[in-house]
Amino acid sequence: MSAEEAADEYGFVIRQLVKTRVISVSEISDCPKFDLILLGMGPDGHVASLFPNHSVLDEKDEWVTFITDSPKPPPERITFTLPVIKSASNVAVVVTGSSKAEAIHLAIDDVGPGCPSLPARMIQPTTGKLVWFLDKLAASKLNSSQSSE
Ligand SMILES: O=C(O)[C@H](O)[C@@H](O)[C@H](O)[C@H](O)COP(=O)(O)O
Repeated sequence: MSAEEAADEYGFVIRQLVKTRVISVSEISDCPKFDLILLGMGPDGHVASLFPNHSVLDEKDEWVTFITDSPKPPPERITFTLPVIKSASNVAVVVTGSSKAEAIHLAIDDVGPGCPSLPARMIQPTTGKLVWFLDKLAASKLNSSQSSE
């Protein structure tokens, strides 16, 4: 099965679950409104299979989409799109290790207009809640002590 077929199939399943009201719908975005989306983050700041500077970040119509040119193997992947992640009631991101510290700084700190396109920075839920779970190394480049242990 190709990545495109897999994304179509998964998108169909999600639509069925929305139709049968197993998953509710966001009144704002018309996207499925998951209770919780749990994410990791790569050292490049990617979340799900939403990679920095990739056109997949602009996908506004589909709930599930695919890429065939991931910079990190495997090249073919399916992913929830940004509007779906932003529509969740809760988004939790679990990040550990020093290799992620710079991306965490760029994703969370007030870094000015320099890095707004980092995927990990773009997942702020529209009405829901975003919680970062970081270990000390991942949090080591944060500007201020806005974290709780
Ligand atoms: O896209 C991938 O290929 C990765 O599997 C990736 O998305 C992973 O979730 C993060 O890199 C965080 O992974 P860790 O939390 O295990 O470091």
